[in-house]
Amino acid sequence: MAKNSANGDHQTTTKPPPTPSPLRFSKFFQPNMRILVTGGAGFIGSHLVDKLMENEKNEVIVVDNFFTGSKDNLKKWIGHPRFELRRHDVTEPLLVEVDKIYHLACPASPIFYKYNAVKTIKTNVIGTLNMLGLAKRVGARILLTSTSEVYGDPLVHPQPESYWGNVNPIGVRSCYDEGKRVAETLMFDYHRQHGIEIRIARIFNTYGPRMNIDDGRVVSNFIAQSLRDEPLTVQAPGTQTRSFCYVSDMVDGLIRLMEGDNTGPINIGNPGEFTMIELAELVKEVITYSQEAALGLISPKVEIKMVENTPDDPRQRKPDITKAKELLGWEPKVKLRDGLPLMEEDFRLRLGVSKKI
Ligand SMILES: NC(=O)c1ccc[n+]([C@@H]2O[C@H](COP(=O)([O-])OP(=O)(O)OC[C@H]3O[C@@H](n4cnc5c(N)ncnc54)[C@H](O)[C@@H]3O)[C@@H](O)[C@H]2O)c1
Ligand SMILES: O=C(O)[C@H]1O[C@H](OP(=O)(O)OP(=O)(O)OC[C@H]2O[C@@H](n3ccc(=O)[nH]c3=O)[C@H](O)[C@@H]2O)[C@H](O)[C@@H](O)[C@@H]1O
Repeated sequence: MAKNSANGDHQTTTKPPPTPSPLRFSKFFQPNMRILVTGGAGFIGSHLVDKLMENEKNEVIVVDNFFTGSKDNLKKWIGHPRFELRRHDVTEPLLVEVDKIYHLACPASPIFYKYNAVKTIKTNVIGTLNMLGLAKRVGARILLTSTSEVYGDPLVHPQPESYWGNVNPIGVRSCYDEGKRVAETLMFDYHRQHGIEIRIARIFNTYGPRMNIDDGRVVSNFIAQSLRDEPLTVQAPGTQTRSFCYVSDMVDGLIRLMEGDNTGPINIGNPGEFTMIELAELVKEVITYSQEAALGLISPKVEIKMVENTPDDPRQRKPDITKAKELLGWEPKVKLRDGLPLMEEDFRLRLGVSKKI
């Protein structure tokens, strides 16, 4: 079992950072903070945009190719003078003048990232190279949303940032987990070689309103199935574990990381660990049946159905968040039991399932 050395000693820069735009130092013109969010039409990205837009000094530019994201997630900002939305694929170069870059663009659900594996790895490698090139040209700070999947099927539990992982380089998930590992490498190479200010968040399973209904991830699947009175599909063996973080906690952690002094990588996730069977039981308990089922007009089938799993599914996952606590003063506030019902209203509206009585 390999617990490898900490990665702090890789952080020495050899060059000073590029100079930020001259506008930053102008005596006559005080520009807003211009913030680019790639993948900002997606689940986490759109919640991040909502939070950034609360600050009147922020101008937010979203670029997204709408592969898994949607304009609907940003509809309240379209037309706002401090907001701009562009259809753009990060595998193509981008020329914009910005001060900070939150680089989220990448399909995140296994169903979607495996759908076009070559495109997923291009997004992770070429997309991250393009965003680093942009950061270098304009002197912007850049934050990458990496993933707990860089730890693969971990042999160390819980996972600290110093663990180098146990990843299959040729499996069906590799386009995503190896892609993110290369993206992290590129971030550190640009940091050391060009003095770019980088931040890396290793995000653990995040859930909340606006997840795609047919996204395929476990929390959205179980809630949608429950509201449709369908069986909850637990993939065998069901004893595999995950640790689920509510999206508002995640956004808070990402902003603290961007605004703080540490490059990371830093785990951001909720250490509460659940088996998939426990998650299904909890969803059954806290999500109410449809009105029809509650009235006894149809019989609810919210039972647990064991189905086949997919290859290389990690057996256990739980973040060690010591670094996030110490360096960012961050820890999650929302417990899974409290977070699940917060998705219910949003899923009911989008599924057209009547309200609970
Ligand atoms: N949600 C999680 O549990 C989780 C966990 C770990 C890491 N992450 C990371 O966080 C980020 C956001 O995840 P999410 O859950 O919001 O997923 P999401 O699929 O909802 O959002 C991803 C967004 O990126 C866009 N996108 C994909 N490829 C693109 C490309 N080539 N060019 C431009 N836009 C592109 C999509 O259209 C979408 O709007 C991703 O980088 C993901 O890897 C998420
Ligand atoms: O947090 C992370 O780092 C990564 O976690 C997830 O990947 P995964 O944990 O496999 O997410 P799910 O697809 O939600 O699966 C979680 C578990 O639920 C199980 N599952 C999934 C769907 C379902 O209907 N039933 C079910 O039991 C899967 O077998 C798996 O064990 C995300 O999808 C990635 O984007 C993210 O990078």
